[in-house]
Amino acid sequence: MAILCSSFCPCISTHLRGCPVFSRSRLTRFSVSIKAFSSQTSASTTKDEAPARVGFLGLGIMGSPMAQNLIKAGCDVTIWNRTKSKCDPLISLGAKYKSSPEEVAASCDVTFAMLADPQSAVDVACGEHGAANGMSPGKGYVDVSTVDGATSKLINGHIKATGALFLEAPVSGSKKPAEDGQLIFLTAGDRSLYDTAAPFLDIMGKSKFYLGDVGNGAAMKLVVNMIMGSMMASFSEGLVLGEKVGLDPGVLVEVVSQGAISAPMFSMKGPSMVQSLYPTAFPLKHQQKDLRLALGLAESVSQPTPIAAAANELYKAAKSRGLSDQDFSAVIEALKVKLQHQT
Ligand SMILES: NC(=O)C1=CN([C@@H]2O[C@H](COP(=O)(O)OP(=O)(O)OC[C@H]3O[C@@H](n4cnc5c(N)ncnc54)[C@H](OP(=O)(O)O)[C@@H]3O)[C@@H](O)[C@H]2O)C=CC1
Ligand SMILES: O=CCCC(=O)O
Repeated sequence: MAILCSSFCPCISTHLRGCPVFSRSRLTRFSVSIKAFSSQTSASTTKDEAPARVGFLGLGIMGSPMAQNLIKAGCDVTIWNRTKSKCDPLISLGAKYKSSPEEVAASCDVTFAMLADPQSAVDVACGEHGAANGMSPGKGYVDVSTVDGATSKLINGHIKATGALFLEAPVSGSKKPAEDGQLIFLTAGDRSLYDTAAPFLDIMGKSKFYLGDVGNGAAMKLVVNMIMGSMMASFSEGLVLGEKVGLDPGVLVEVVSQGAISAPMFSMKGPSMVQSLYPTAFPLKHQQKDLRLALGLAESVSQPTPIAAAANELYKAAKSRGLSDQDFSAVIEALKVKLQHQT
């Protein structure tokens, strides 16, 4: 598996109005390297080179700030979202709007998609008026949604059949890193599209990994989120048990944050969890989706994952308690309910 990590390039981060470093003629020449991009300056852009046109489909918690960062960097951005009203703030910032994924893809050089789950990613890419209908040779489709490898390969097939290029690029990092342009991209697919899309990934993220064939990015993302979901379930158990035996949960969070098991996630989410507050950054329904997909991945290679399987049951219980749209840290509520039944 080929792995490449390229960290944030200050040259690329220079947010120049009109994005002169990302010219359309360069985008359609899919052999451009990261080095070539990063060494270009606005002075090297000739008059006949129009700015690259970037599409963005799916403007939820993650897609909106990601697209916003592209607009603020001066890119020529065209957007679409199923619920049109979510486009309005970005249109105010200068984005163009098209009424279908197909129209966005037809009018853009590179189109990004940030959809909820496998079904919506397939619908938007391959459905009626989906992006694939607007793709053609010289264009690229970058799916940054979290899906399983089979879904990613299905979308890859539809996009490649048009002569366009495909890259899967799910992200690590949540709402705040998306707002701050600090995401981590886990990419796989057409290497030349990776090179072409790199300047845009560098606007939205702090690092990027190229992992080889389509499916490897999805697998990396699912393994990472499987670990995360289990960690949050375990942390929740500790908080609930600690409180039940009379420990101050605030002190417990502090002790955890100073020791070997400290993690930014515990320090960031712990204080609000102690107050039973779950402001949504990563919706619980998406964490359960990722555990479900990770368990499918494990099943496909007969790998036992008993801890993730137990965690998944807890997230399912939380969903059935109406917590789907709360932050995934609300999984702790499923444990509180269980304890009440036991006493
Ligand atoms: N939130 C987070 O911290 C992170 C999330 N992710 C992943 O990124 C993806 C997006 O997450 P997030 O932004 O949080 O999710 P949201 O639920 O906020 O947004 C989901 C997006 O998908 C769209 N959508 C849902 N169903 C359909 C459909 N059937 N057809 C067309 N569009 C649809 C929604 O449109 P509409 O507005 O109309 O509902 C919305 O634009 C998910 O795969 C998630 O797992 C990855 C890293 C972090
Ligand atoms: O998929 C969501 C990941 C959230 C995070 O990495 O903080």
